Amino acid sequence: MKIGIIGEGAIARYVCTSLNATHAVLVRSEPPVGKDNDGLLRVLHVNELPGDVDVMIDCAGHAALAEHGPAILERGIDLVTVSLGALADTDLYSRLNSAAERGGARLRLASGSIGALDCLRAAQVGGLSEVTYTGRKPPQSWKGSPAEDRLDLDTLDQAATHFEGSARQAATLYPKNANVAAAVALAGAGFEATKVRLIADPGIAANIHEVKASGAFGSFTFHIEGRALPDNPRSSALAAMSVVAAIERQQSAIVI
Ligand SMILES: NC(=O)C1=CN([C@@H]2O[C@H](COP(=O)(O)OP(=O)(O)OC[C@H]3O[C@@H](n4cnc5c(N)ncnc54)[C@H](OP(=O)(O)O)[C@@H]3O)[C@@H](O)[C@H]2O)C=CC1
Ligand SMILES: O=C([O-])CC(=O)C(=O)O
Repeated sequence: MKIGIIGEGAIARYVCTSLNATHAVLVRSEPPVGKDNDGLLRVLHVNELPGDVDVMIDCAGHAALAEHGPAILERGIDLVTVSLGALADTDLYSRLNSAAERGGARLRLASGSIGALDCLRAAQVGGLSEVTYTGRKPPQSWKGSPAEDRLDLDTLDQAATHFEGSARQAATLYPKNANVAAAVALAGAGFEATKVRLIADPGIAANIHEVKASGAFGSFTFHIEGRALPDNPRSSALAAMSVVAAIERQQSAIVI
């Protein structure tokens, strides 16, 4: 399988190393001299990707998915993304959907830093009455987000909530931190009905995600303490692992 990847950040580097099969990289600026001698083809536009790329992986965030996603799908290339929060934008959602239909390709949403999406998706068939997602990270992991306007992240000495609202609001306001809220919404009760709470907590070292759901199926609680990637405290290592798993799934005859 010939794999292309968007971005060269923390998740992309983990994925490239694990798959050891990257063919081309879609970057947003020319690489500095000396960084382009590793055998990888780097291109700036989708139309420069080689014709034999089977699948593209987006590990570059909302703007990159919006910029390149429709053209990739329209070219008939499947796309795996971790930028699920970008789908809170209804216009982008429908552009991606129609590009995939026109190109005969699929947009595959990696499970990212969260789990229990299979359970939510199945429970949604019978009807969900309540879904809440709570994201708790150390203060430094909220740097660069609206949490900075509400809290003094450098001196915080106890856990503090900096956002409460819908999954659509969370995914839009926190593009680098609330993709998991979008994942929960897309698998379950939708962007409006999924309630989200985001907390900065100086007492923890992990990225902690919790989902509580109830409905016709019964109820469940999912709790994960995710280790961050060494290169980016905002992003859990599981997000990168989930991309590798999505590619492995794409290659399997028996799929789970
Ligand atoms: N679903 C989930 O559970 C999770 C999703 N995420 C999402 O994944 C994204 C990436 O995470 P991470 O790897 O840790 O972030 P990093 O900041 O380490 O890397 C982001 C990379 O994307 C590149 N990039 C940004 N915009 C574009 C663009 N328009 N075209 C091409 N490349 C672009 C950056 O390039 P440059 O070097 O030029 O800046 C950089 O290489 C996050 O922003 C977040 O949205 C993250 C964690 C969990
Ligand atoms: O990696 C995480 O822990 C969650 C995250 O950043 C996101 O959902 O965007």
